[in-house]
Amino acid sequence: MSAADVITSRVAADPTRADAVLTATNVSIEYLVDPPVEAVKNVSLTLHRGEILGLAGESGCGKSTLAYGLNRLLKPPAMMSSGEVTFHDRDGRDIDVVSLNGEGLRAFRWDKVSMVFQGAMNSLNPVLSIKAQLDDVFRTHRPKMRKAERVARSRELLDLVGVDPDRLTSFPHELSGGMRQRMMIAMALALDPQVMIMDEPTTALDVVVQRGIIREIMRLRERLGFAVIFITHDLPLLIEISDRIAVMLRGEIVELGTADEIYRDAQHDYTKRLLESFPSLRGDRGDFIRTGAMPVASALTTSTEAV
Ligand SMILES: Nc1ncnc2c1ncn2[C@@H]1O[C@H](COP(=O)(O)OP(=O)(O)OP(=O)(O)O)[C@@H](O)[C@H]1O
Repeated sequence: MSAADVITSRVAADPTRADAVLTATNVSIEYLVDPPVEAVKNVSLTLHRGEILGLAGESGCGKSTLAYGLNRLLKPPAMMSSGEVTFHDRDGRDIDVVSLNGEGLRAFRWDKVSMVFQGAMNSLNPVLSIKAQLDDVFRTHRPKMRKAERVARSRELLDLVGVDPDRLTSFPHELSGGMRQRMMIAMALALDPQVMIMDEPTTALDVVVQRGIIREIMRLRERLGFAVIFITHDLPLLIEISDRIAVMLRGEIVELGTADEIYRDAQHDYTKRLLESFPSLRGDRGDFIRTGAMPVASALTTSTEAV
């Protein structure tokens, strides 16, 4: 990616210029256990088209619960006790996510907003080939697609995520952890979603593989224009890749700003403490992933097939 591309992408993702794709207003989520846990408290945020919004905060602060709530994936005992979530479709329609059910909800998930979660690579079906699993997504959501189109699109998706399309006929156990996670990203991309929620998508992988995959996600975002909510406790990574970062503490968003604001001028004490807890936070953000300036170890992963 050239420096010009980086500048263009930052302008495109500038929240003051871009339209909203997902808006959450006063969302509260509880776990109805004894005593009840208020996991998300009165959270409001707007995700803009094409932007990467990082969600940071220590373990247990409510990041995953919020993400599941935004995509209507909460299961009992979790319950959204109040709030609104609106998806602003690219065709101009607003979808009230909270009131979706049945067919409407099924069509919304994966199609409009898809999710890649921690350890997702282990949720591939072990007895089906990658081809069969991708085919399943298309047959369910795009019933009019012909077989040849489904295969062509599946090959294209593998290529997009940096995996040799000939791997389509592989079974999950024949693939490395990194490749399986790339397959999950391919599946999440299959229906051309406008938002991808990524909950610790690379945490289970080693650092070099993580870097390769994150860079791939950044490239895909540039190319396909989806917005990302990227959840991780890895604040240095978020500073590098995000347009804006929301910091969560005990279920609340306590600070929200551009990555530069968070890095250079954090306001909330908790954000400052979080920054201080990463001694590795040095130098200009974005050197590595945004500009493609790669340390030698990471460069190795792009010279061969994805690991
Ligand atoms: N099934 C459950 N029943 C009761 N409480 C739960 C349940 N799942 C999560 N919680 C509680 O909700 C709060 C938020 O949890 P959540 O998993 O959303 O946090 P998180 O920030 O994503 O943490 P992590 O980074 O460890 O995944 C925590 O206090 C957690 O203990």
